[in-house]
Amino acid sequence: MKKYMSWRAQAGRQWGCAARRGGGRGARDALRTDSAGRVSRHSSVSRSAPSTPRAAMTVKQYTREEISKWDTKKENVFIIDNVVYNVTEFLDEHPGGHEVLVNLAGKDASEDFDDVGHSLDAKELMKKYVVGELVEADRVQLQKRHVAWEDSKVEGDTGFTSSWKFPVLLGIVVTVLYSYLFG
Ligand code: HEM
Repeated sequence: MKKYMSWRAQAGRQWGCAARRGGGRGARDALRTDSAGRVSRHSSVSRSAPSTPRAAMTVKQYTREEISKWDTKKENVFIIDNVVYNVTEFLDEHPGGHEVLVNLAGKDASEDFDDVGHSLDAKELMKKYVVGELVEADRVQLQKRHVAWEDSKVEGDTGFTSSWKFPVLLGIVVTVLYSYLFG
């Protein structure tokens, strides 16, 4: 089903520092996904100084196969939108319950996660549990719906009704009609 997505991809959605669980530089780092679902970490310090080359750290990459073979009895790892999460320490705190997460261990939980309609707070919280991303070959394209909409919009822009000629012509017709009727 849907990818809201947005989330994030084209809007330059940012992820908090999570690969280094529990802190590190916290809010000063962000994991970012681009439209292809690639994740990179950028420092907010370099963001404020655009002339300085960004120090993008490499995020650990996993294959879908690795995730599916993970020892889920020890650790609860799953994928949401090409990003890999380890929620082992979150199981008992999850407001939606422990079981729903356990059942998704080793799987791609993107649709299940979206279907619940998690809040922005939940999406903020999940950054804490990021441990990596999928290798490029295993990623899915995010925001398909959005891209399709943009494509059709571009096509529409080349049409007569969306060009400047349409309102101008309409104005002329209305003016002529008005002066013919009331002039
Ligand atoms: C790192 C991943 C996740 C985080 C941080 C997270 C966090 C949360 C939070 C904070 C809530 C409370 C409601 C809200 O704020 O939206 C919630 C509710 C819930 N979550 Fe998750 N969640 C995660 C993954 C998942 C996944 C993969 C599923 C799979 C279906 C799921 C199912 C649910 C359900 C069923 C609820 C209860 C919704 C309700 O009572 O209306 N969650 N989650």
